Amino acid sequence: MPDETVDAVVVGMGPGGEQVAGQLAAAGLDVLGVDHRLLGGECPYFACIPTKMMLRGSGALAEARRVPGLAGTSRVWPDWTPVADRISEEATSGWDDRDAVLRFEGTGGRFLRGSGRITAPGEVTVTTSEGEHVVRARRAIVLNPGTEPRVPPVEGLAETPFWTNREAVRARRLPSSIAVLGGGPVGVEFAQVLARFGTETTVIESGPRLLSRYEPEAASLLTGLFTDEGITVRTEDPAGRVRHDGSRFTVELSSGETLSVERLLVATGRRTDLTTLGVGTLGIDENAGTVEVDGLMRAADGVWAVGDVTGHGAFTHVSVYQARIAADDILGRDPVPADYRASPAVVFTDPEVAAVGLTEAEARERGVPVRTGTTEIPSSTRGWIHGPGNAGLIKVVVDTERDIPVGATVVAPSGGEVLGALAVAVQTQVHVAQLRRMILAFPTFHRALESALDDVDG
Ligand SMILES: Cc1cc2nc3c(=O)[nH]c(=O)nc-3n(C[C@H](O)[C@H](O)[C@H](O)COP(=O)(O)OP(=O)(O)OC[C@H]3O[C@@H](n4cnc5c(N)ncnc54)[C@H](O)[C@@H]3O)c2cc1C
Ligand SMILES: NC(=O)c1ccc[n+]([C@@H]2O[C@H](COP(=O)([O-])OP(=O)(O)OC[C@H]3O[C@@H](n4cnc5c(N)ncnc54)[C@H](O)[C@@H]3O)[C@@H](O)[C@H]2O)c1
Repeated sequence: MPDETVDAVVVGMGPGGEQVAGQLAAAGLDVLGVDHRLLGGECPYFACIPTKMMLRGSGALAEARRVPGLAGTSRVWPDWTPVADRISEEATSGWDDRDAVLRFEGTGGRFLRGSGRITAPGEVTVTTSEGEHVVRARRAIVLNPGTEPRVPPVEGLAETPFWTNREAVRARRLPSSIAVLGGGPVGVEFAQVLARFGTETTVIESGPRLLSRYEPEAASLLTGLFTDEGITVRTEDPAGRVRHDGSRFTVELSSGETLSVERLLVATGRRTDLTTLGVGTLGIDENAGTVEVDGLMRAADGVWAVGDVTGHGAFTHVSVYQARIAADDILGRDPVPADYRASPAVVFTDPEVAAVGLTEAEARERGVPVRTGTTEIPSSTRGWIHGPGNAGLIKVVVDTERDIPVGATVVAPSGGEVLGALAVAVQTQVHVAQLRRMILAFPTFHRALESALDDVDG
């Protein structure tokens, strides 16, 4: 016998879970939201928000260092305290989700702190500090479990006190030196922050380049800038063994070189654990890395899944987008199936690395007849005016048969904002001829798009 019956149970209250649960509750459904950690998930407490506060701080330092030659003289004494204070006080309220719980309850939902597991079709068992609570869902079970940091099987690593993003965002004091394992978005964002605050930083990437999912031109530009800032970037030289002697880490690289650092940050991707969710009960493969969903986020009869676990891009905006579709479907409100053609991604380094749609390589793999156009930001009027800190590029990937952009990358100051126009163009399939006829404000960064489009013919 269940302990209670509700309309919907949401297991995992990350950005997507919170969205779908809030929407269902606001529509009058009896909704139980379940999370064993903090209501809001990774993004507000351990990921997007705190790291962007860090990058705001490191960006301010970089701008202050650019004053000579532009506006006088400057000398900068970095201090981590305001960043750590903003994260603990403004962003996370001391990693306390009381306000988020109240906000959710304000929509009419109820929150239960515990670990949810599907134990039968339409049934979730929640393990709380007080024991097991069995809930039947009349209408929907929504899964939004997110991901955990993936720790690679490097000899000795598991026995050391390494950091993941979860420890790094809580740091009150920065180390004098750090090795960052992994050169994806997490690794490069943290690396730039730490280096700009004075930490001697080495990025160890097992693959051939940083930001492997982005255009190689973007990755190579960022690598050059990192090197100029004093960050050591080691590619294709993974860690073979890690030790900790009580105060320092020793990282032995495959090349035979050894690093001695005060801290080690593991940023080597994310993992899901479907076995603990009990999805096998529904015939879903528990050993798969993702829960497969259709365009309406349906994973099985009466079960929806949203967010990172679906494998459509580990981004808050994707999770929330999917959650809105799932909520519409559950409420019978004519949902429009998901369309990821113009799903954007922004790495918030300085300059920002922003991308939408397909990279050139992805387009070619799909057999799209492709031409590309590229322009350098410093050669645009705005880039030239901007001066120091103007490194960047715009690359567009055009389907020549349909004469539409199918992808674009912007590396620029505020590159994520510049990307907005290109995301609209990719989504709505604006013809290149029409894009060329646009009046782009002078002198903006996005006006450099004209030169990128001119280059498509070149
Ligand atoms: C360092 C870092 C920086 C990032 N920066 C950005 C950024 O700038 N922009 C961006 O768009 N994305 C960013 N991301 C990605 C972003 O954090 C995720 O895509 C986002 O949190 C959405 O995840 P989600 O909705 O799948 O769930 P999550 O946020 O992962 O939340 C899932 C929740 O489910 C809970 N849970 C799991 N299993 C159970 C269970 N069985 N029972 C109960 N509860 C459970 C967890 O405790 C967690 O609270 C970043 C990620 C990292 C690591
Ligand atoms: N600004 C943003 O939107 C933002 C920021 C951070 C993270 N995220 C999201 O979070 C997800 C996770 O990011 P991530 O950077 O942790 O993962 P990732 O999978 O994107 O990158 C991990 C990197 O680590 C490397 N790697 C793997 N094993 C290694 C090893 N043993 N030694 C050295 N390098 C190794 C991989 O080659 C890869 O380049 C991303 O997919 C992204 O969507 C988004």
